[in-house]
Amino acid sequence: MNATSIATVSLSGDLAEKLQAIAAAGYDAVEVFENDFLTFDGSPRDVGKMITDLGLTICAFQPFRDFEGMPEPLRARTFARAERKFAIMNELGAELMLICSNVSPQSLGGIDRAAADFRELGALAAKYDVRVGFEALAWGRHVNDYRDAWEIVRRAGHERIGLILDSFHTLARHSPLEPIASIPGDRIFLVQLADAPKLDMDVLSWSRHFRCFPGQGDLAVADFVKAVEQTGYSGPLSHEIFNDQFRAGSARRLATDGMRSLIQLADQTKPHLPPRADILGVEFIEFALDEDTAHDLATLFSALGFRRTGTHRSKSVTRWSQGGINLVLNTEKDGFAQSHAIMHGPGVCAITLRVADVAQTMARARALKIAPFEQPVGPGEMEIPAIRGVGGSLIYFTEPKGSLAHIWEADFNPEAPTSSAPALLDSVDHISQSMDYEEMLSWLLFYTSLFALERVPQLAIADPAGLVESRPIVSPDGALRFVLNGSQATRTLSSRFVSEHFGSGVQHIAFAAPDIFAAVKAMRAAGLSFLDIPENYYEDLEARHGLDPDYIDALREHHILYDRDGDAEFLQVYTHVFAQRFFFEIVERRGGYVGFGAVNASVRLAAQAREARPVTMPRPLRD
Ligand SMILES: O=C(O)c1ccc(O)c(O)c1
Ligand SMILES: [Mg+2]
Repeated sequence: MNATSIATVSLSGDLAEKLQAIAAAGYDAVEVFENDFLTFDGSPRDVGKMITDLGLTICAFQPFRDFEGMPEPLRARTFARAERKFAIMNELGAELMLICSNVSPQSLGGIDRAAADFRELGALAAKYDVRVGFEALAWGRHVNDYRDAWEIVRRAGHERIGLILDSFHTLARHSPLEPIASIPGDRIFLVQLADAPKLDMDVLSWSRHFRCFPGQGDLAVADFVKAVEQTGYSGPLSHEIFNDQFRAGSARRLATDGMRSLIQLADQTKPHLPPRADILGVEFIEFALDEDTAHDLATLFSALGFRRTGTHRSKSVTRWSQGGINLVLNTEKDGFAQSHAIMHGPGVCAITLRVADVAQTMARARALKIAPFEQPVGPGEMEIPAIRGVGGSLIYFTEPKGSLAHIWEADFNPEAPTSSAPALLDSVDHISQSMDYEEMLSWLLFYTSLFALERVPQLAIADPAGLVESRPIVSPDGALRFVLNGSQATRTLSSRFVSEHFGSGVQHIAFAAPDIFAAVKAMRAAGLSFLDIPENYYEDLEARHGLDPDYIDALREHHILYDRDGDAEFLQVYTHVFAQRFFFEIVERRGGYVGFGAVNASVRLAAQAREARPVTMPRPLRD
């Protein structure tokens, strides 16, 4: 097992805060970024001591820029600068300097010139008992491919001079991975890891702003690590992440994400953990709220076609069902649900997922440093294993075998349904959660490292008050989909959800209807009304898709939004927002439609924004 490390540049805070977060997350080592050191008010010895006191080692001091290929007199000055840094490294207790390839317009090319510079630097490094690693930046002026950097290191022929590999520079340039395997492992002094989303932009800006932890982006980092393993390299694997969200986020959370990413990566290259859990379905969704609000929500459930099917044996908790959907209303006066309601207002406090093997899922969660949640259970009640999810909510697990297949019988007195009408809705199609924009990559990693969920490309959706980023993650067979939403604009629906309700959580739940027109009709007959959609939308729909005017009339009449992708069709309708907190969506997928009606999202957000604000008519300006 390689030692684990992270570059201080990856996290927010001052050097002390960064190091504490890194140690708390369980890393073995750090790369000290020179800027974090320069801006810190403490001597090199103090910094070195702070690092060792935290149980960490320094695996690199970096970056040293614009070294190789300089013409005189710059060359002499560059060597003098390097010597100064070697002296500081001695004080710090850093043994490896990272030199990234020269970007200076004054630098000269030529592999032998660069090799000669490094050979001479090797002799100087020996005087200070330090080593130097050379890394090809993807935008280096003369050296921008690891194969050239390796050729320079090889020709330098000095034991103090070695190679540094960085997954980002290698994968961003599509350099082949096979040649890595023929580099001797002991000539590689450090391996840096970063992922990134696929973006069509210049590689420098991409690297400086959009790197992320492996598993959060689209690069083949696991293949890169497999190639490195073939060399016999036994040094640290070190995260080096330049990312605007990371710089703004919580250092503790991000350091934990980093460890989770490394654990998942090790499992990808050499599987040893229980596999990612397949989500078989949603067992139930639990709402925590006070009694008055619960009464209103129960009325809404009834209008949506749900029937009360059980009451908890000992708690103030009821079960509502239809098709394969179970909702739970919890109005207990103490316990987890109550504290959730106090903290966040009425809303979803827990989601229960059916998985094939709960023990294995919990074991994988523990291995990934996902905290289990335990609370006292009443006598004779079932203990349902749980973990902490988004915004302090819970994710419980049930399974189709053993006692966890019988939670309803164990904890609930069944109630005979009052109606035998056929179900209007048959399953949970997706669950949409809003969160701080900075947290989106954290929860993406959380979900996709624990569950067999796949990422769908992120979309930017226009809310009247700004852009909302929306990231779906879906199970391959469509059994469940999550949508993570976050916005940097403070007044979008998504941001206000987070700021006005003290944190992230479920903003909406979409149910699948076998026949959306029949469902909406029955719900309206039961007194429910749906979000108003402007006439302009239906006009455009007609123009865009050439739909039959009668069909458009039916969509308009039922407030249904429409999308088409090839032969696949999607129909969706929204309830009004409940208690200013959450809402429901009803969808019908036809012909294998896989999206979420993204083209309709801004229409929906504008309609919700209109409903959320008192109507004001424009007034003439006065002079
Ligand atoms: O963006 C940079 O300059 C930079 C510096 C040091 C590195 O190791 C790196 O990968 C990039
Ligand atoms: Mg690097």
